[in-house]
Amino acid sequence: MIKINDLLIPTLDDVDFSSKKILVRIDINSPVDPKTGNLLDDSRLKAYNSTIRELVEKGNSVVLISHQGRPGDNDFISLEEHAKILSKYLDTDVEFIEDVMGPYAREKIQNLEKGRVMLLDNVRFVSEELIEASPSQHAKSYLVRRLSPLFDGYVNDAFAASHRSQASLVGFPVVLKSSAGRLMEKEVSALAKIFNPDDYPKVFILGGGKVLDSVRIIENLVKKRLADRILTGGLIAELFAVAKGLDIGKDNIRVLEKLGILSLVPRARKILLMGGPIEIPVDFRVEKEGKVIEEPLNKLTGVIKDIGTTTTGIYSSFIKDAKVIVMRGPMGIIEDERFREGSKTLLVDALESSGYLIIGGGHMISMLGNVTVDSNKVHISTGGGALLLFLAGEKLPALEVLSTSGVK
Ligand SMILES: Nc1ncnc2c1ncn2[C@@H]1O[C@H](COP(=O)(O)OP(=O)(O)O)[C@@H](O)[C@H]1O
Ligand SMILES: O=C(OP(=O)(O)O)[C@H](O)COP(=O)(O)O
Repeated sequence: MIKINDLLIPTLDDVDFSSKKILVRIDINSPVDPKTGNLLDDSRLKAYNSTIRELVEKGNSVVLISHQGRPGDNDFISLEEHAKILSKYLDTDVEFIEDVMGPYAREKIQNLEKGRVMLLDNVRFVSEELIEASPSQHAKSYLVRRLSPLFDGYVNDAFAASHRSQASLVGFPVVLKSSAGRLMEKEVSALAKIFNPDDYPKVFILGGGKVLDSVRIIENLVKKRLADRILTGGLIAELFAVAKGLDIGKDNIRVLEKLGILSLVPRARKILLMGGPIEIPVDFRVEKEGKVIEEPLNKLTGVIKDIGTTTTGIYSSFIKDAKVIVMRGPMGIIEDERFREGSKTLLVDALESSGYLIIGGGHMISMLGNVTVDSNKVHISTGGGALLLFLAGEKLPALEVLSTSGVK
């Protein structure tokens, strides 16, 4: 068992999963190249080897389930390519099933032999998966009712999605003997150890496009006074610039409006009024009439795509003095080579600083590439939003339900 705050979470040491059929929730949600639809990074796909290999070596048949992207986004794709990459890293065939809970998938699961591994298709193809609901409600979902009778147990290794109270993450432990996987165990144990709320100064570098998640994270950090500075980039920076009453230009306002982000301005304003230590960029890298230029805030005429060089210089000075640096979400649209500079510069500064770096998020860890890091100074988490909410002391639904699943 692992004890996290007041939770006791069963691990693979606490359940007898051998010669059984096990459903394993992983999070292989990865950055996708909008032009080709191919995965831009496979860091998350190599993270589950130890859990899958351990289950296979114990003679289990292993069925993997994961999501990719969100409906309507260009990274909302099938998991066929993911299965090929998993096969490469596991050095065993991971059979891709182009179904999630239909008769074809159920038949393939029933006939899966001992020691074999298969990957179901994107679980977010099932509408129920996108509903945030309680474990008991999700236990009654078609997904859980159709799949759980085919399994002897459930393992949740998807730390990066553990902040989502969605069917594949919280429904199965209600009805199946369950445990955390080895990655989940490693992530929560390591983070609980390395993150000391008393370390000072703690600098958070928050970017990316998941603005609602980030506002929730920042509200927690500010309420608990866990951050000494919060350096913003990506769409989060644009939200706080608007919240400060600054003019980001009509094109950028239109982008925020289209994404429904303007509705978050009152919450961002409240964070500022609470004295949130929010820093926003003073300049941006923008695209205008097909050209890439830099423009100062309040004189923006182009579409924001990255933070500017003056901003990276200012942010770097804060990073240099930090004892702990937490990075999640890129500063710019890193899928486009032209807008990676801001994230790259801050990442190098953070790696070279004397502070301890915790970096997470599907897109942000893709910026690391093959850089070797000093594990005494850097913790690379597979989680992004989940990482930050965990550090901010928030309850993660998928962890909570594991602690109550008991060892059936
Ligand atoms: N200024 C921006 N405008 C629009 N999208 C942005 C901007 N900056 C970053 N993004 C987008 O943010 C996304 C990554 O955000 P997010 O998923 O929150 O990060 P992570 O995966 O690291 O947790 C990328 O797809 C990137 O294109
Ligand atoms: O990529 C993820 O989170 P992240 O963007 O915070 O890294 C997780 O897979 C959760 O994905 P979601 O934010 O679409 O639920």
